[in-house]
Amino acid sequence: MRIVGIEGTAWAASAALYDTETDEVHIESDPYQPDSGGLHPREAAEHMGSAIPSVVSTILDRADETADGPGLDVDAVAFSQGPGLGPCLRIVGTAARSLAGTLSVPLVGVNHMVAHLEIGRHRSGFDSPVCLNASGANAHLLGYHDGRYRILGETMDTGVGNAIDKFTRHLDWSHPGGPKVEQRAREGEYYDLPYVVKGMDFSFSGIMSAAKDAVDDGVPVEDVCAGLQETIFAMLTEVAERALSLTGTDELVLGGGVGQNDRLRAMLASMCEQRGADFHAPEPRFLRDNAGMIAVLGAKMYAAGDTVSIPESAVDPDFRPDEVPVTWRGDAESVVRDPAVSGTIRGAEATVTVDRERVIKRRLPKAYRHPALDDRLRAERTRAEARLTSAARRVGVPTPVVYDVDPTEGTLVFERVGDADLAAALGPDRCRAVGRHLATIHGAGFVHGDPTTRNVRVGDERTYLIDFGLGYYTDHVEDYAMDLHVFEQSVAGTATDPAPLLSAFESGYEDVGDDAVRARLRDVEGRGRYQ
Ligand SMILES: C[C@@H](O)[C@H](NC(=O)OP(=O)(O)OC[C@H]1O[C@@H](n2cnc3c(N)ncnc32)[C@H](O)[C@@H]1O)C(=O)O
Ligand SMILES: Nc1ncnc2c1ncn2[C@@H]1O[C@H](COP(=O)(O)OP(=O)(O)OP(=O)(O)O)[C@@H](O)[C@H]1O
Ligand SMILES: [Fe+2]
Repeated sequence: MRIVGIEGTAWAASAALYDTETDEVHIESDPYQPDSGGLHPREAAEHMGSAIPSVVSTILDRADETADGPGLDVDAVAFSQGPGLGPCLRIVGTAARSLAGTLSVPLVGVNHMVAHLEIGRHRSGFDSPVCLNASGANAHLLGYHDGRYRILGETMDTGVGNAIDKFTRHLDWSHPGGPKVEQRAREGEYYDLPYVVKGMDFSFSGIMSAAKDAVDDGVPVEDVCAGLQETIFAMLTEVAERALSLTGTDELVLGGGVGQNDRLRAMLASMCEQRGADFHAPEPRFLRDNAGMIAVLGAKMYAAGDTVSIPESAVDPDFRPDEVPVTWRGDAESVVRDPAVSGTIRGAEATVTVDRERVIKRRLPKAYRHPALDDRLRAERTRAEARLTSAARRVGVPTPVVYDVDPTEGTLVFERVGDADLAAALGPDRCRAVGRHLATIHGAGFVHGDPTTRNVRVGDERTYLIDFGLGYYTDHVEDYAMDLHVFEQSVAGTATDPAPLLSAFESGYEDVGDDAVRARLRDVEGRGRYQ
């Protein structure tokens, strides 16, 4: 089978020919390079208008030269249906419809973000990996479960590449900024910047303002670049590890243009090596926006009969990857695995040794993190965990007794609680209890910071909260809402029928907590993330 792919969501006017027999992907791209500033949607669309026809024509010549028999020997035309810049998408959509019409072949509408992840799965041969998409306009973790890609974690503000590009615009560097920051960082010394991870979500706005301020205050720009990369990529690596730990899988793939960064790839490889997981990063030509990934996913969709009629083929600038019905994978496949049960549990952050009555938790150094950042995070989190585990007990939320704490070594000793993680024993009553517990600690002025189903222990009559290492005192409704969001995302990402669990959880929160928090939660969920 041979598929033509067309990509043009933002900057890359690209066409490709994919042959399923040989697995060969031929890509022809023409990038749009703004004269100054960032991407201008109108200029980008003008670029697409002239560049798409020419890259498509080059690919059709190639199809002609390599055709088996008469005609172009093309079975379908796949195109990026979204997300992306509306004016660009519309040009690509029109080009794809007209090409499919001319060739009299079906049209396949591909979600660009799912293509970024499927190319990694395809090239690696992994079954059901977690995928970290690190692109310009996005940054999220995806895992397949029950017919859809679930978002396990994502940026709460801008995409990772856009965050870096905004920093370089402040320095008047030309677009794109990512490669320039990578180069300057090589000459710099690590500089401390804010680190923001909430469960498997993260945000870049605080770190970006701090980085700009640092440059304005005279900190050498190469040091800020080094600090920026160390911090942002450590955050992405940490959330990727959290997703591996939550799902129990041991396969990670990388997607997106920022994935071309050597330091990010090295950190992810090191994290996976340290925890015994397999890691795959596709070649750079498949990481940055390209039509090859559109053609490869297009072929899988076409083989599954997943084509679109012309009236259904409208583009969608906000097309989320979790909206895509995944027709090309089996319903029984899943990213969720049963975690190995043994005396020592490897969480995302720590190694936990459980005996009959006690649990010893060790935050061992992470080889992927800069030592200064690693020391700081391990000590801060160990201290916060001891303090907030006890503070929660004092306000009546079941938590383990803290027997001992050593922040320098990153070690804690706890009472052993519960018989299972909530992840392995989900039920509405337990979710309701978690809702009440979170409302109670919020009432006491602090957040948990990472309330996933793996950080709740259940057993006898009680539901315990554990792992307060990311918690902190705050009176912001937004921070409380994020706790709810993290819990709901961990349920929605792994449960087959999340709706009754989520409504029980929210009704538990409502029993004790403030209504403004649930209202803000809706706001957090509805926020457009593609900036
Ligand atoms: C929706 C779609 O249009 C969008 N595409 C996109 O963002 O292009 P992509 O090729 O995946 O990523 C471009 C980003 O990748 C960054 N980038 C490129 N090389 C880099 C490097 N060596 N280090 C860090 N960032 C790099 C650029 O600075 C830019 O922000 C997306 O996938 O989110
Ligand atoms: N006090 C405890 N009693 C019983 N089991 C525990 C206790 N503390 C931890 N565990 C077990 O160890 C696992 C990992 O612990 P914890 O969540 O504290 O580590 P972590 O590395 O921070 O994990 P993650 O970051 O992935 O949530 C828990 O999911 C739970 O199964
Ligand atoms: Fe992209």
